[in-house]
Amino acid sequence: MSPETGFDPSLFAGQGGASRSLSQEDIALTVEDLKLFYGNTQALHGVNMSIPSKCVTAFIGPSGCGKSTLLRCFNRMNDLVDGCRIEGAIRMHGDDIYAKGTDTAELRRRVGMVFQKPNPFPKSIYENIAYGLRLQGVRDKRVLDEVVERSLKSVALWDEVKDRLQSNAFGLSGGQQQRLVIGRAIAIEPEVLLLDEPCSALDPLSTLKIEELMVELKDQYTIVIVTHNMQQAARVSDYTAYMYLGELVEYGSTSKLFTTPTKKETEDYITGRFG
Ligand SMILES: Nc1ncnc2c1ncn2[C@@H]1O[C@H](COP(=O)(O)OP(=O)(O)OP(=O)(O)O)[C@@H](O)[C@H]1O
Repeated sequence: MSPETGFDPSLFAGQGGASRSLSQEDIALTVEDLKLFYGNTQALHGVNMSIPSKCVTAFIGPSGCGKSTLLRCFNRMNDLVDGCRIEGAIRMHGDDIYAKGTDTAELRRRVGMVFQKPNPFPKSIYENIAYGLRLQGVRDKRVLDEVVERSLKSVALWDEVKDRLQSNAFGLSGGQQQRLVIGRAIAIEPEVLLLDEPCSALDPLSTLKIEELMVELKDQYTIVIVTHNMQQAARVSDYTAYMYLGELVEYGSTSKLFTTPTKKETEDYITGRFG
């Protein structure tokens, strides 16, 4: 056990340990002095951070601290909120995604998102996965079949549904629906996957499956997850960001943040003394 926080360092054995450093990572997204306003209310106060490629990065912090707001900035979902305004920049491979002329549909293809509550379309399991490709104009049944099978295998759902691909997705359990929705997101081969509390509506077994999935998918995708569950952040993420009142308080390797945090505020939060 870490004397400071009570988190067991062996929990992080598979994540490269405390020595893991952002300076050694390939960076997928860079956040530069990001400020966000909902009308007159400022929700993000000059956030600076780098999101490493092909890692899991977790955002933690008390309710209302801006985790989901920051997550939604990465695919410009906040553009859909009336009165929302942004200052600063987010760069994806050097290009500011908020620059004039950015194709937001293309951005959202490259940066997929999964929400708290599974939201399959009222269509068959097959059509849920094929949906994005059909939108892109793919008609070749062989290609669609291949992508459906590959995506469902990637989310460990193929064996459970291969005999009922034409059944309505609403017939799946909550955990299966969430894996289906993740499969739908990866079918169009995004670079980044944003997960906003993806397990909060799921039972412990389904949660475990999604956590295992994240660890597998990070070989291919950059994953950013918002979670209220600190044990979950500790289990699945390589890097953790602790936020409070719209500020990034501390950010670094998950093992370091959970065993020897630098800031007292972080320690108070992860030891349950606050929040
Ligand atoms: N659409 C919106 N319009 C106005 N204010 C908003 C909107 N969405 C979020 N906020 C405010 O912005 C702040 C940050 O909210 P946000 O949802 O990002 O926090 P969070 O850390 O994700 O919270 P939670 O853990 O409860 O989901 C809060 O004060 C919230 O009330």
